[in-house]
Amino acid sequence: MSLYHETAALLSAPTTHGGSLKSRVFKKDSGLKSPPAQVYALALESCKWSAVLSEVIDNTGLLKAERKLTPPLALLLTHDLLLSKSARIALPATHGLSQSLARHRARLASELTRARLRRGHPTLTSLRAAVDAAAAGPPHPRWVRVNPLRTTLDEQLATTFDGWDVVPSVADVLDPANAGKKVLCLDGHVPNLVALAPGGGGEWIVKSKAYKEGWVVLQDKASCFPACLLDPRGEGDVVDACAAPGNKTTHLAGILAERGGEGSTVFAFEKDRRRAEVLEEMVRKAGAGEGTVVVSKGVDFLKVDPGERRYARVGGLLLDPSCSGSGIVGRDEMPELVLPEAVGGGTPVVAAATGKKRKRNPADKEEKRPPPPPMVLVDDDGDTTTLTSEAALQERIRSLAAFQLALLQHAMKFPAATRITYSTCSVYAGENEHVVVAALASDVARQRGWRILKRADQVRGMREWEVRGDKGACDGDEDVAEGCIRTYRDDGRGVMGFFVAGFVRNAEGGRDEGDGPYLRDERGMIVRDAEGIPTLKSTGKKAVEMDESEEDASSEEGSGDGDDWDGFED
Ligand SMILES: C[S@@+](CC[C@H](N)C(=O)[O-])C[C@H]1O[C@@H](n2cnc3c(N)ncnc32)[C@H](O)[C@@H]1O
Repeated sequence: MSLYHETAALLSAPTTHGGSLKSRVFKKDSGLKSPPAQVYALALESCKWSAVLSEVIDNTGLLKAERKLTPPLALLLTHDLLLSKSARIALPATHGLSQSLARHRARLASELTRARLRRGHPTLTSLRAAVDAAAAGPPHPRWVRVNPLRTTLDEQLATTFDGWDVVPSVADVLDPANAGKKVLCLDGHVPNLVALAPGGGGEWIVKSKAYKEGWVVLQDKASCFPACLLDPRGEGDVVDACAAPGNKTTHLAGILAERGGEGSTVFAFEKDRRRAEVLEEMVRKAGAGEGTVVVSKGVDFLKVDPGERRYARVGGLLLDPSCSGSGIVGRDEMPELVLPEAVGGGTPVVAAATGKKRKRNPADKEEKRPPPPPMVLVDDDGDTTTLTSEAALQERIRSLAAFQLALLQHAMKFPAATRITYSTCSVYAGENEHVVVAALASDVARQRGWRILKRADQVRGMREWEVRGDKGACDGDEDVAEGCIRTYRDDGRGVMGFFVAGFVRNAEGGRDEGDGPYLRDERGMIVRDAEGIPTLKSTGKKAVEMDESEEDASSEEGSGDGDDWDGFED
């Protein structure tokens, strides 16, 4: 079968089976004879152009004249003839398909010109840009986290981003006038985070030395929230329970390094051995030196004994478990496809990439039905689950939520823990607020005094993020809903769909009494003099001047039942 027949078959397959276009093409048993990369590029580009090309094909009457062509085949061949770099069909000129199109070349080209002018584009380049922009969806900045284990924000602004325009907000970064330009803004919620304009600069960073050397990490803003909310201050050890590929592990290690938490260890668990190798590589690249991050490869966090001696200093746990991945940007299943009309007339209709020939006929009841819900769930581990009904989707969410709740309850058992964050990149309340509410009501939470980390007690950036949890999904509890942080993709804030909530116990609000004897600035960093000597909270003087009795008193602050993580001060 030719490249065109194989690609046409792919676009004609039902959308409810097989996952995204990428997974359909690149899966091991795809059965493709043509190079998968070529099939993928042809399918994707043809889908992007399908609305324009269907109009062109219909107006030339190509399908009426060439009865052997099907609508998907006509679309793919016309794409290559008019829009590919070589402006030719990748078949010998004597091939039947080539000849079918060659007979109509002049007419197709002039119909493309008409379609372009109808859309108000003076050149094909301008139409291309519009088609690409429409396919990409609302613009999304490239988020770049500067890695304090390797460098500083100031250093990166002076080197990697030297000469870039610094604009005040994400809205400015996303301004179409800035697309492709070297424009950035410093984030106001997450320290060391920078948003780059999509296109040019955002693409360039992927190939930059800064990225290759681990000076910067490419991480969506929302995905930075859990480590920020956990807000480790170097008083004890930290667990990342579901760590691969390691964005949050390295973020935690970076925060600790900045705050003088050299004595703290990040215990990173990853159940999947293959993913754990990626985690190890990321940790190495980020410069989280040996001893700072301890990776437990192929270890199920649920099987880790919280009572084990080496976890006695664990004060905080970050839980970012597997979820439905429904909030991730760019996870759409199949691109939208508009097919030309099959012989028999009518106008093109919009469909998912089913490749089915459908007419816009008022009598056709199917036309009036809403499109089916996406039934292929690609979770954030990259696993695909095909769902055949809404009930199957609900069942999948229930099963993920049961695992997520078990993980949270397990984390609550660590003896010295006073702080936990729970996050997902799911948009479903079933994996988010409902899990939080169930965890708070659990026996372990009640016995050990776990509460929601209230908004007022959150670190400044997280407190100031205005999008909060759904009160209805929190059984009407305002404190819990306000404690939950949500992000939505495509709401203009330039982030993916995400959810995070924090849990604390002991001191009301958790931190004031629990962060050790030293004075800290608003970023949680210990205030030190020029010689690096910390300042005492109790006296406002240098720590070296502290006498024994003061030291004892301050290390007991807020220690309540002895489970707090103070006393582990560096
Ligand atoms: C959402 S991803 C974590 C992403 C990661 N936190 C980051 O920011 O790079 C979830 C990970 O948890 C792992 N996982 C799932 N269940 C686990 C368990 N019981 N114990 C440890 N790891 C688990 C999965 O293999 C997957 O790599």
